[in-house]
Amino acid sequence: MECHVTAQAGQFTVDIALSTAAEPNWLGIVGQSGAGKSTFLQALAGFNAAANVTGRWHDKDLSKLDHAVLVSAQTPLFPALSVAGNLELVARHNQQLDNVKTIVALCECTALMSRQTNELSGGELQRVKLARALLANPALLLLDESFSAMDRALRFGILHKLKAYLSPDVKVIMVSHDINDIIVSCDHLSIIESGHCVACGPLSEMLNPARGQQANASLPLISVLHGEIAERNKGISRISVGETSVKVVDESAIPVGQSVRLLLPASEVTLATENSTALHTNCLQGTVQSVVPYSATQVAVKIVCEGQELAVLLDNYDRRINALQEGQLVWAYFSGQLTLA
Ligand SMILES: Nc1ncnc2c1ncn2[C@@H]1O[C@H](COP(=O)(O)OP(=O)(O)OP(=O)(O)O)[C@@H](O)[C@H]1O
Repeated sequence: MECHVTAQAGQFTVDIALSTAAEPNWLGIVGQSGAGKSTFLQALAGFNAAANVTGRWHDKDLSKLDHAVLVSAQTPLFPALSVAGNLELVARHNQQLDNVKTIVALCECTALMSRQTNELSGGELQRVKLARALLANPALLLLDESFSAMDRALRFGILHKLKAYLSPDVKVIMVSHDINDIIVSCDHLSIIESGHCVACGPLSEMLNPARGQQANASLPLISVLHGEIAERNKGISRISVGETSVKVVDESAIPVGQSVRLLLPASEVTLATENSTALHTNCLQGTVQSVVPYSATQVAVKIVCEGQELAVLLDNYDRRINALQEGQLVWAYFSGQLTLA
């Protein structure tokens, strides 16, 4: 994928060049407030006539894309129409009437159809806007903080269904201040600073502790473990990860037996060099793969557990750091209050 956008928002200039070796399906964008993320999406959506957009994504010429659909606070619904009226208008225009029921259910809008748009809560409004965008049959779906007003269970539930629903031909760019949204959905990640892209690549590489020295304040170090929901009981799920399993608080509606991703912030994992009966709920045995400086005060230890990479942050003064060697057996402890998606 290659993409270059230049645009002006008042005195602010955006000059964002993104390039990835592999073709992303879902590209996440993070950056501090005022970095130019919305200006970038608005240019891609064709909202800024003076912007210049060039590039390609798979077989799509981004400069000629007439089916880029933006979901943001700046894309209002028709206030004179009900939710149903708004959705049917777009569905009819795009020959999508047959898909209304499915998309309304996907976006959890079934109970909202008869409501007036000025009666909706922030999260309800976001769900209706997402439904409207899907009914516009987008080739490029641009999500600008489109889930920010929804609670975690709802947003991860909808994201999960959305990923299953969209055909691989539909490309998605998601801007979010919540890194969890991006980690559960995106395969690539870009960091925007002061109107420029400062880093872009596969999510796994961007979250790798080896790139910690260039880490951006908006990008914490988080590992993603892949597993499967083995059982759920009273809001606690047992997730099998390779030969072992961990227990987590589970607010999701993801069915038992399905593959899931478990997000582990490195700062919440404790490392032990001996097996102990710690108070933490979960323990994974692994081997040290690398120990790299992460920040002025922290070192990142990358370990491999059940064939998967897991990062742990240790403070510089931790005396265990000098004793850690590649291949050494270690135990990673963490609580069950983790994000599941
Ligand atoms: N219509 C406008 N007129 C003047 N300046 C603007 C306009 N729109 C945006 N800006 C400025 O351009 C800069 C980038 O804004 P933008 O909305 O793209 O940032 P952002 O990264 O999306 O921020 P946030 O995370 O807060 O939504 C900001 O300094 C903003 O004040």
